Amino acid sequence: MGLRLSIVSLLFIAMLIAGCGTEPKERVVDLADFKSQMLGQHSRYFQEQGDQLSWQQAASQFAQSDLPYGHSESIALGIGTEPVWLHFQVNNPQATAREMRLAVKTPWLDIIDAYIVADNTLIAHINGGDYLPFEQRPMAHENFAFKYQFEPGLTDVYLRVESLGPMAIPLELSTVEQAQQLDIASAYRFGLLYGMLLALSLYNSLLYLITREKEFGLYSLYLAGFVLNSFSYTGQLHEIITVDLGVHFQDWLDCFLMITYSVAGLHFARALLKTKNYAPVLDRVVVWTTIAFPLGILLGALANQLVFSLLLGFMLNSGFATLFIIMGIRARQAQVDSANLFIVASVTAAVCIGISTMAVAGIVPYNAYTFQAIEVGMVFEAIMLAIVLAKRFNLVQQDLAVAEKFAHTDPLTNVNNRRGFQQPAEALFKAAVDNNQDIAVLLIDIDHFKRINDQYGHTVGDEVIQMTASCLANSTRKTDLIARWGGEEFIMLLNNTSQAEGRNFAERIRLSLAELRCNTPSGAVNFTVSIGAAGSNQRVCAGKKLAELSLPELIKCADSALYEAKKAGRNRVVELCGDCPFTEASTAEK
Ligand SMILES: Nc1nc2c(ncn2[C@@H]2O[C@H](COP(=O)(O)OP(=O)(O)OP(=O)(O)O)[C@@H](O)[C@H]2O)c(=O)[nH]1
Repeated sequence: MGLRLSIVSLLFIAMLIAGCGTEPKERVVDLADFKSQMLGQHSRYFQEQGDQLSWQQAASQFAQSDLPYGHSESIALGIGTEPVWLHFQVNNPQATAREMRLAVKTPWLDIIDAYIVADNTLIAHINGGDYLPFEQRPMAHENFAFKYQFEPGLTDVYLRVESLGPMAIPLELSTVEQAQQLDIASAYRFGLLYGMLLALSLYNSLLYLITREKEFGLYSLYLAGFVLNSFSYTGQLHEIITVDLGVHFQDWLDCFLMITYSVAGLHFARALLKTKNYAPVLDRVVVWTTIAFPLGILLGALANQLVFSLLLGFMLNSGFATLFIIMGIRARQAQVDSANLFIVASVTAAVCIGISTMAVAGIVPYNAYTFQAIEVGMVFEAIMLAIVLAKRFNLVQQDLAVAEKFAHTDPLTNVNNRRGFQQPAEALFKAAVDNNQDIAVLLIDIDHFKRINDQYGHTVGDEVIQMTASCLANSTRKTDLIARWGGEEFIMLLNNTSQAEGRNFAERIRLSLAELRCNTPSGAVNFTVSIGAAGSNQRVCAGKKLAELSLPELIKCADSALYEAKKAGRNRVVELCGDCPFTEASTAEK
């Protein structure tokens, strides 16, 4: 299983690398036969130094110097960078204007200015970015996007992007129809990935409410935190929470949501793998990581140092992925169940998170695959961890079933113990009263058992107890109940049986037990039992109607009868008679 999953992970990573594009032959974007294109490799760029430039100053800088083109689908320069200017050209070879949509496919960029220029004349200036309230943006879209009619011939587009967050600028130019199709496809993809994560989160929160097992609660928080973080940084959350809470509110929201899921995830892993039991130092490192980083980020927030806090956030996220793997390896060494599955899940997720983080930071090429790697990785991990949780739950259930069995069964004889007897006996007694039937109780005690122990040893004593239990169990009907009442004492509850029938039955088992021989090195050992019998005749017992009597009272009567049997010399059945004088039913001598 582990190997197969590793192969799938490797294939997925290979797919991501294959997704990184090659250089285009033509840098000018040609609208002939055009549907949609990412413009990273069609755009030149530079970072603004000093005062803010006008579009003309930027245009002359592009004209004068040999500035580089982007080397992947998106220009990505990391966090805390200066404002960036981009320039690309669009050629419309047709005789009529064509309407296109330009979109920047990340929502967190603060201020974006697009200048459309033809023949060195500014035709349009479109302004947007997440500093603008949603309704003031150029078009109702989660990202900066606008439609524009490109006239025949060459058009220059200049873009100025300013952001404190990660400077990744995935520009996409599409025909309006293609843009709609891309939006629909993206909505389906989004719905599928996040639907799965949300469903798992919801399901596990319900499991937590029912079972109160904290693993389920933390797992649910972990998934919900991830979904909220993604909703925030892909822009969905920004549509719900508008930006009028302040210019950098979205950036800070991204930053805090980013660490929420790391913190919940680490505590989930601690609880799931029970790290504290075998790796206390690692456990403390994890706990302190989840305290120190959020505190640092909070201090950054108080001092309004977004770049500092974002850096801490990125560090915690990469540290979180690494800690997950280390915890998995330690769990494997400590032979924790499902540690292998946990490692496969966390390694795959870590690789995917790393790819997305590096794509945004500009370290690996930014494209649709590298940008969305984190989501695919998370869904994969979420499914794997759900399997681990289900397996864990199953094991707990099995343990509970075993514990339940031992709580009710005597391990020496395999018959009920007192606890196992109590509840079904009460039910049987109540049924007898309700159905107007007689019921009888026998208490059976091995005679001079101490002597057997003393003379032959406890092992022989145990064997005698076991022989007695199997003989009693073999003599009863399915509807009767038998239990080990104490050391060498047994109880039987005989369903639909009068005291007289019970007494006869007791006599039969007394004789059968007396026939048994327990083989020991010093010869065969035989033993006898005394039995106290109590029950109802015609639904009347000890002068009372059965309905007015309780089971403990009936057992007490049998116990008194047993006492009488012992007093009268043992190896006999004594039955309850009248209001509680006792009648000896039989003795060995008879
Ligand atoms: N081998 C063995 N001995 C047990 C077990 N449970 C209780 N005993 C012993 O059973 C003995 C019971 O002794 P007593 O209560 O004096 O009863 P007795 O010797 O059978 O005498 P009477 O009941 O009066 O005939 C004690 O010595 C206990 O230690 C057990 O599971 N295995």
